[in-house]
Amino acid sequence: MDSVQRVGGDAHETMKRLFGEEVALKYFEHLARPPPTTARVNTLVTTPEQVAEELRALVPEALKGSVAILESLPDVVVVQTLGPIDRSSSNLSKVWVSRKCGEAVLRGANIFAPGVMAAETSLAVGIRVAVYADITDSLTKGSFKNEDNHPGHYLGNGIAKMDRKMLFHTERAHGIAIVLDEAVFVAPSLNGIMEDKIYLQNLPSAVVSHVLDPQPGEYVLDMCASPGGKTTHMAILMGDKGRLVAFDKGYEKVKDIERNAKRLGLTIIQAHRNDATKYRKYISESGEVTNGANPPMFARESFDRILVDPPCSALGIRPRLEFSDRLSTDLQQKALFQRNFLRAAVMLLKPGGVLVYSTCTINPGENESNVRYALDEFPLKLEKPKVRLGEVGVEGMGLSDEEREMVQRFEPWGRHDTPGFFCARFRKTGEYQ
Ligand SMILES: C[S@@+](CC[C@H](N)C(=O)[O-])C[C@H]1O[C@@H](n2cnc3c(N)ncnc32)[C@H](O)[C@@H]1O
Repeated sequence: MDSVQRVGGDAHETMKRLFGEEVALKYFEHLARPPPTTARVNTLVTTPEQVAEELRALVPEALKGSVAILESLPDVVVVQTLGPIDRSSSNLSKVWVSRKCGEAVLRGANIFAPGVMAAETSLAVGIRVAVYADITDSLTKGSFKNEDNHPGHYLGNGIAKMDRKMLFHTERAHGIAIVLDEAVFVAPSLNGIMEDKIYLQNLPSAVVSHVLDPQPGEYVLDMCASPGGKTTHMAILMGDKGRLVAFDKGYEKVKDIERNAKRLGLTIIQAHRNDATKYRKYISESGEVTNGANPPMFARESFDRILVDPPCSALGIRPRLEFSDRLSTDLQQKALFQRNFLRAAVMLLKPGGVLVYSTCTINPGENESNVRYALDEFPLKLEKPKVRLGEVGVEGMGLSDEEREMVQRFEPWGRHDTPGFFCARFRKTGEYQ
């Protein structure tokens, strides 16, 4: 179809140059495909069996048989995604939704009025339409697109519930705009359901807290915590006993952590707005002084376990319908920036404590290379994780074969059909001043 644009645009060439043709091809083949939906269970209030049963009752008929507890990670319930299903969009009136809306639709969301950007003049209530995501993010709300040549990513066909007037000339139009009954990918829409019982989390992210393995009663830090996916998981693994400190940079980000902790009924999480890289501002030489301090102060070498899940190039995220053309400079900058979090973590971690480093990218510079950096720079050694679902680390980035086997790497084309991800577990072997 001539109006379908290849997701990634010019970034194909950059990816080839950076990672080689084979990786670039596999990468873009999987980028716009949604992985299976995974729900992590709040085992403090329910069981995976109960969640699986409730989900079977909620998901579309075609997906019921695929709901299962993951054998390799028993606090995760998985619902498979069907697709791509061959649909024909010929002769249908076209509608364009925003790129973000398109990505949500690939994960099973409905199409609501605010997400619709443009539609042909033929749009009327009740007609069948073909829906495209505007991967260029260039359409202005309410545009007419009769020329049939605006590039888009095809999402499927559906029935229009609103016309142009209802969509574009009604202040704050809301509600379902199109029922996508012939989606290219069929995924369950689980947002907002079973709120106290599940947290929607990609499979590799649900592995991370098991790798950290925090114990009840311990003193644990999550340095880049918002919206709190891994923090809430840690609190659950700790039986909601102990102290769990969570940092993030923005005010709203901290509110998100608090909201998620509250909805899951967790009480041990103390979230702070804090730039984790500026450790001189929040590490107290005289001991811990958190009460009333702004920013709060923490004692050097005091935490039993620390997670560093820093901002990264996010090359692992899927489905994804856009790509930054600043890719190559971003990759280098991110890798260097992440080292600041590692340094701060080593200063805060007890000798003998556990540090886990994770990213949602496939970029070896932010993954294996930063592990090498950490091993060379700090008193740290790699450890075999208790839970291992990923593959070994890549060659040629400074890790020995034995070290590559201790880290885990998830690739979007890997056997678990997950987003791309990386995770390594270290033990601190001595003091660090
Ligand atoms: C990969 S996300 C964390 C996801 C989170 N761990 C989870 O599982 O829900 C990275 C986070 O780092 C935060 N961040 C960025 N710079 C930071 C800084 N200097 N200090 C603390 N947090 C920072 C971002 O706001 C973002 O929420």
